[in-house]
Amino acid sequence: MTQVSLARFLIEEQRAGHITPDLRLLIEVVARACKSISHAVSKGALGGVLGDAGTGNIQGEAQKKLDVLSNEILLEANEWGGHLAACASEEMDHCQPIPNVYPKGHYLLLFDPLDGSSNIDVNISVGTIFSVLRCPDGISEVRDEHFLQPGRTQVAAGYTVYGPSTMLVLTVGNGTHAFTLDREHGSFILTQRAMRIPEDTKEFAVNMSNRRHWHAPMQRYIDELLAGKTGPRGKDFNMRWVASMVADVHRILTRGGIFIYPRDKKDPDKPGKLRLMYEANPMSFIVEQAGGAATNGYERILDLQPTQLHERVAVFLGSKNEVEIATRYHREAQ
Ligand SMILES: O=P(O)(O)OC[C@H]1O[C@](O)(COP(=O)(O)O)[C@@H](O)[C@@H]1O
Ligand SMILES: [Mg+2]
Ligand SMILES: [Mg+2]
Repeated sequence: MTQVSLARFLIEEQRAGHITPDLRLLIEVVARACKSISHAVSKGALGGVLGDAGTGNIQGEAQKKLDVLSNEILLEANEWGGHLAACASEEMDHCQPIPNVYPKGHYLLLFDPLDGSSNIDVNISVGTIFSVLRCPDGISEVRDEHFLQPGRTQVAAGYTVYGPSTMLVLTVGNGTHAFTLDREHGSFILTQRAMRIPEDTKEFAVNMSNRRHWHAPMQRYIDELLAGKTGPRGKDFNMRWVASMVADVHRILTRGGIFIYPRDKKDPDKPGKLRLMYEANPMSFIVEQAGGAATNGYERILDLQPTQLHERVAVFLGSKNEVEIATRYHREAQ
């Protein structure tokens, strides 16, 4: 069987009219940057890349050396691409317009350069998440506000998981597809076309240590899962929590499940931990394209109107029927 590389897959998507030539090039540049990050991650202690950078990001989180390095790799790779107007990153205060490019690019790129970075020092899977929006027409200089578009307007989204193998999972709005990095030849090869998330599941992913801080509908939902066969759900559930969103979502895309990071009372001012623009929107697009669902407990994530670049949001995503039940409990309690 002939192998389909990412390059060939993207050319076919372009021929089918699903993406423009510029978007194809943009995705190829991001994939190339992810290969470099994969290389840096896999060197581990030998590459001198583990540990803290000694700096913090705009969200008050301590940055790891690999957070900073991955951000630089993505910025550098995209800097001279004529297809991009500006980048925004979880690790940067404001968006960064792409310099000296004429005519200005048509797209905006957002990324979480290294997701799950608290796992890097213990050699557990981490990843990169990205999202592509159209740059609004008729603007001379891109500013943060131009990125504030609902997730449903994304033209592409993807993530790379740096695990036992490096995989890129991508959607351009025509299904969700998985590619595995062939390290010897240096190319991503299509290994699963049209991923489908089972509608029902017996597996959930949540940080249980926050249980005492949860609101009532979230407590109710998880208590019922924990009650198993003898409870109202009538079946046993298993729990998995990698604490790298990419790895948890990848498992759900592969065999189903529900991933939850709810709003809680620990930090009542924050509407959740995860970032709408860099984590929730791209992952929701990917999950919906695989037949799953994603809400903030009340509304579809892709319909939320962002108000800030670094906005946080509650996340319930994965197997459709399970997300519906959790969302119903929240709506009923409203
Ligand atoms: O530390 P917790 O509460 O388990 O949170 C884990 C979550 O935080 C994150 O690590 C946040 O992402 P970053 O590493 O990009 O900040 C998610 O990947 C993960 O799902
Ligand atoms: Mg993250
Ligand atoms: Mg990150």
